[in-house]
Amino acid sequence: MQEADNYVIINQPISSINLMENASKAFCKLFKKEVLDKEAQLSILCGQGNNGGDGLAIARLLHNDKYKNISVYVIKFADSQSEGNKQNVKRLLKLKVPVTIVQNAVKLKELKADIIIDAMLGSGLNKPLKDDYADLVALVNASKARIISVDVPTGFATEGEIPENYNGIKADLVISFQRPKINFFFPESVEAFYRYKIVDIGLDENFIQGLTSNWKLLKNADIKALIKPRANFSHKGTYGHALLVAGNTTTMGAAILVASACLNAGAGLTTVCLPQSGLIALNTTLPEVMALPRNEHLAIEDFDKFNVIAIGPGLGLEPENEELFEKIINLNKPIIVDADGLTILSKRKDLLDKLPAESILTPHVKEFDRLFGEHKNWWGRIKTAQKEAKERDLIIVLKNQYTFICLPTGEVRINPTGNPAIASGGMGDVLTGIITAFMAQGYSSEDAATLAVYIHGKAGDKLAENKFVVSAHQVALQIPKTMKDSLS
Ligand SMILES: NC(=O)C1=CN([C@@H]2O[C@H](COP(=O)(O)OP(=O)(O)OC[C@H]3O[C@@H](n4cnc5c(N)ncnc54)[C@H](O)[C@@H]3O)[C@@H](O)[C@H]2O)[C@@H](O)CC1
Repeated sequence: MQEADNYVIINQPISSINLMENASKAFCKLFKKEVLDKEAQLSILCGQGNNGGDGLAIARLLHNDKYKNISVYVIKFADSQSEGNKQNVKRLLKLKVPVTIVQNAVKLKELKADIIIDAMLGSGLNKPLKDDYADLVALVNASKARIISVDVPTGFATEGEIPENYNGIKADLVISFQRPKINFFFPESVEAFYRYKIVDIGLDENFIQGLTSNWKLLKNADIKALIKPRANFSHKGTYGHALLVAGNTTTMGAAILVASACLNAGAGLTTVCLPQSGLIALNTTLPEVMALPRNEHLAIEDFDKFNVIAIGPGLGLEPENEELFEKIINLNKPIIVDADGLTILSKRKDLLDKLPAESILTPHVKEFDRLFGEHKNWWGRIKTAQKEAKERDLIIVLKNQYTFICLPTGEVRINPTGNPAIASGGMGDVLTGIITAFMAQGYSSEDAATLAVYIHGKAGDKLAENKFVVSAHQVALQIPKTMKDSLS
């Protein structure tokens, strides 16, 4: 982001101080929608760097916007002060806004405010909070005021490990500039803020897109570019034949969900390899889907006609399933492994080592740690996923509210779609069905995983617009519409 800031300053007719002004204006525009009461007591806490510079500019802009009760506190625990900060101090001092210099935390003990705007430290954080800063942040967190942070909550690192004993600001809202920061996507960020919103500050988007980075935040345009239209004169054979090895006596629903998703995501033909006891359930709920009864006599030739195979949802851990899994691995074609398939891999590292190149693993956090070792935090987990994806030539889809798709190239695609309403059983089965359908249709493993994760979450988002919770089967049925909508 710093690189993008510098680019704009060099290549666009805009100076650093004007970029700060743009950022502050963008903050205020959103702030005014969040805080309608112009009589509210606003305390703006400003550090000595550019984050503090934003805070000072915000104080001036909100004063000009007729917010009546503004108090500014300049946190001066060190001598250094950025240029933008100095200029904004001068501009603010021309107005009748009370400014208090704070040289130790105790001075703010009696801070009374309805809203605290936190502009102490932003993306420039370079060490954990200690001493006065730690004390001050503790005082602010203990106040009853609503806290709104500028760009980043003070003490929250934008990248890298989020410590277990996070001691930074706990904001109600972060109004962040231009792009969400990577650490916003990790579950540990709940310690630092309840929600964030992004505002555009005029950085050059083309340039940001062109920056070499291993992180890519997916957006609808990426998905639109990937979706292949259904071709004229095409037929079921055009869209491939998927095999789903899934289901067991008490988990037949998983087989039905994965099959329904595969069907709805456009596979030409879908077959489920399931126990005999599941045939009636499958035939009655999904008449379009075919069955391959699962027994110990299945041979490699039985799998020849399938373009792609997924294994795992509701499979069960019986030894014969392990043997079948080994046979499928020996076909040496990319496969999709989920749920019990992952559990088998975590016990049978020899099979993990033999997975065909470009296979896709879809673990949730516990499955991931069982496969690759316990992790203390998500930053470490993503680093391991990047390494394993690269070394093993796999696509690792690490599921969470924001799912991370780790590619063999080292790239990590972050999926912004999805929401807590879809956090329920069977949702992973549906995702596996969608990925498999795309693989059957000839998408590469990378593209199939990317498209599927985005479409799955987007379908859930649409359903959550008027539903408190959304079931997995509802998501499966929503996929055709979501795909059509993604093209416009
Ligand atoms: N680059 C730009 O032109 C723009 C920057 N913007 C703002 O600038 C911020 C980044 O500004 P800066 O790089 O000046 O950094 P900050 O204002 O975040 O931090 C200021 C200084 O605090 C010191 N510091 C770091 N960690 C500390 C700790 N734990 N305890 C005590 N002191 C510590 C460092 O020396 C750091 O440079 C962004 O978050 C954003 O708010 C915006 O104004 C948009 C434009």
